[in-house]
Formats: sequence, structure tokens, C-alpha cells
Amino acid sequence: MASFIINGGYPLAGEVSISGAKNAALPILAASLMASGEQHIYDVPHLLDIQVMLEILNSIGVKTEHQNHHVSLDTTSLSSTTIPEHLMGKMRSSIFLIGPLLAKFGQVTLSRPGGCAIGERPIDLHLSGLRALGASISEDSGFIYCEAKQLQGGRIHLRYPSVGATENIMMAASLAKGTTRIINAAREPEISDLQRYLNQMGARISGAGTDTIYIEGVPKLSPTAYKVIPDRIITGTLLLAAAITRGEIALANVIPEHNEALLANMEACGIEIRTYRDIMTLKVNKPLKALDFIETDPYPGFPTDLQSLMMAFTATVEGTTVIKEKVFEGRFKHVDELNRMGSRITIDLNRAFVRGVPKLSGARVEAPDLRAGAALVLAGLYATDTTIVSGVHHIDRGYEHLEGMLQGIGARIKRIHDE
Ligand SMILES: CC(=O)N[C@H]1[C@@H](OP(=O)(O)OP(=O)(O)OC[C@H]2O[C@@H](n3ccc(=O)[nH]c3=O)[C@H](O)[C@@H]2O)O[C@H](CO)[C@@H](O)[C@@H]1O
Ligand SMILES: C=C(OP(=O)(O)O)C(=O)O
Repeated sequence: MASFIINGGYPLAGEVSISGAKNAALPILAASLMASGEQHIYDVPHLLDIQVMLEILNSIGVKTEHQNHHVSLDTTSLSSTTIPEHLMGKMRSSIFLIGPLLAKFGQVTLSRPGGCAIGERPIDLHLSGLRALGASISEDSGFIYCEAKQLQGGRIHLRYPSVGATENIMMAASLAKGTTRIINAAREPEISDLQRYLNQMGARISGAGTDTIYIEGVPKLSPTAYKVIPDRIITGTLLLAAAITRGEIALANVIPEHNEALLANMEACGIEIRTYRDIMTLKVNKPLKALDFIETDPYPGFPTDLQSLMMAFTATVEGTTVIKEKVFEGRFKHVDELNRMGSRITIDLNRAFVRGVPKLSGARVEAPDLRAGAALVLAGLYATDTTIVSGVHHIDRGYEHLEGMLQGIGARIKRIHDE
């Protein structure tokens, strides 16, 4: 088990190039199973979740190699459609295997996915979507058995624009017979990236990025080479890290439109952000003011994945900011830990009242999940004296060598391995 030791109080300054997006790479790696042959996926970050996805692919016979952000994989020796239970339980994204395997091989056996404890996270929308395409699905003693000789296109109205369910249905419908329409689809940039990748393999999908996606099934998909989009959540993390330390940074390899909601809120606090093509710069050159209200929502709303980080930042800005978490019911686990560092945050159901304080103090805190852990790191960068953040394995799920990235722009942070 690892911890971060952070000596705070130093403004960050410098340049960072943003890596590929975990949430785009994970469904793409699962979708690669739908083509037989050798494939190349570029800009795939070296993260725990990606490692687990590759372990899953290996466990069913796929050969993979991950070097310098390049995954090469060969699906010709795929020999099983049963995903081992211990790997399913390691992360939420293991559920991405269900759509591709069912569509390509007509059957799949798996169990419920695991992942960070940020809410209940059911998979009913994934399963009902696949049933609407003709799959027969049963559950027994924790295992999920799915079968369909040939999926058939259908009309699927999602009760909620779930990112994962939209992606699973898109992948499965690519090889279904006939046309599928997903209504109230999620609109996240990672869904548009998956559409681009699948279309490059020969799928016929349109509408990603809007609330209605059309998929005309094709009989076969072919191997391809593809580069995933930059990670908008890492972009946001670095912007907020620079802002909380009142620093100045430049980010390269970003897609500014993917962070509109964050940029609008940061600018409203008084932060100067400039964008030019795939470059973004941030400077804090005047006193900051609190925001009245932020609520998380599906894209293009404010992302739930940046809520904890935004909270850490607003905890240091004079005035009161109200933050409402509307996507996951268990995503305020950072609050007690931030308060141990001197912040003044109270919770009423899904709203947090964040009263900005001029000073946070270093403390021993524990990362309860991925983004909550990253928020504690940001608080540590601002705090006077030393902060120790344990539970770094949660952070490693979504950030490649976070400490190295932050050290490169002046942060005093190091990783230690506990006994
Ligand atoms: C790998 C990946 O891309 N992860 C992202 C994805 O997760 P994920 O795809 O799991 O998130 P969803 O959009 O599915 O979840 C949103 C809401 O829908 C609910 N729900 C979801 C599925 C379902 O079958 N039934 C149901 O009720 C969830 O409990 C949650 O309250 O989108 C989330 C919301 O932007 C992000 O926080 C995650 O980082
Ligand atoms: C919640 C997240 O990821 P996942 O859906 O993979 O758990 C996240 O990236 O913040």
C-alpha cells in the first residue's frame, strides 16, 4: 500500500501534456474484441484500470502488449466468453465486456462489476438495453448468463443517460441485424470517441454527442489502429491544482470544448483561462470569489468526476459555494477528510455548503475513492506543512504517476510504500 507525502504552499508553474482518457480507452479496448486480428490503440494511459482490462482480455485468450502508451492486441486466439469473477470485481468497467462478447460470440458469462464505492451503481440499464436487442439474460448465484444467436436492432429509450449503458448498447448494436435507435443517450465526449473507433472498424453509427444515436448493424467489424482522446478529467484536475495553489500553468494536448462547464465556473471565480487550439493556459492574478451554486449533471453539465476537486478548490476561496451532487449518491466521502485539514464544509443530503477558509493545515487523510483521493492531494498542495494521503491505489486507478506529473510543475510530493 502506498501513500503520498505532500509539503504544501508552493504555487504550481510549468507545462504538462495531457495523456489519453481512461474513460475512452476502457470501452474501446473492450470493443476491440469484436474484430478478429491484430489492432493498435494509441495514447492508452498506464493506469490500474487499464491493466485490469488487459488482464481480462488475456484471461479469455487475447494477446496484449502495453508499451509507451501503445496497446497492441491480437484477438485471433480468443478462446473463452467467461470473465473470471475476481477480475469482474476489480473495477466497474469490466461490465464493458458484456456487449461486445454477446454481439460477436452470441454468449457471455460474467458477474457483477466492482469499482469505487461512490454509490449503488446498478447495471439495469445495460441489461434492459441488451434484452431490447433480443438477448436472453438470467442471473444465478451471482453469475449473469447472456445468450443471443443473433442480436436484432431495436428502439431503446434510456430512463437516464447512462454513459456505460449507452456505450454497451452501441457496441452490441454494431453487430446486430437491422437498425437500433438509442433515445436519451449520454452525450459525453468518450461516447463520440467510441463512435469514431467503431466506425473506423466498419460500424455504421451516427448521432453520438447528441441525445439520439443511430446504429445500423453490420455483419462484421475489422481491426484498425486508433488514438484515444485526451483525458478531460486529468485536464480539469491540473487546472484545479494550479488554481488551488494560485499558480500558472500551460496544458498541451487538450480539447477545450470538453471542459466548458469547468472553465465557465473557474472563470466566474476570477481565474484567467485562455485556450488556443489544443493548448490551455491558466493564471491566477487577482483575488478569487466563491461561486453561488454548482450542480453535477450528465455532459455537457458539470462532471461528477470533478466535483470533489472543485470542492477542494472552493474550500480555499472566500465566500460560500453550494455544490450539489446529482449523479452518484455516495460522492461526498472527501468532505470529512477535507474538514480534518481545516476546511468548513457541511452536508445536507446531496448538497455541500463550502465556506472558504484562508488556510488549510496538513493532516493524515485517507483517499476513499479515485477522485476524492485526488481532491485530498490538491488540498495537500495548498495546505501549510505536511499532508499524508494514504489509499493511493484508488488514485492510481485513474492517474498515471500523479506525483511525477505534479513534481514536474513544482509540487513537493513523493510516494512512500507503507509497511
Ligand atoms: C468508465 C467510465 O466512463 N466511467 C464514468 C461513467 O461511469 P458509468 O458509466 O458507470 O456512469 P453512468 O452514467 O452509467 O451512471 C450515472 C447514473 O446512472 C445510474 N445508473 C447507471 C447504469 C444503470 O444501469 N443504472 C443506473 O441507475 C448510476 O447509478 C448513476 O447514478 O460515467 C460517470 C458519470 O459521468 C463517471 O463518473 C464515470 O467516471
Ligand atoms: C468513477 C470513475 O470511474 P469508474 O466509472 O471507472 O469507476 C471516475 O473515473 O471518476
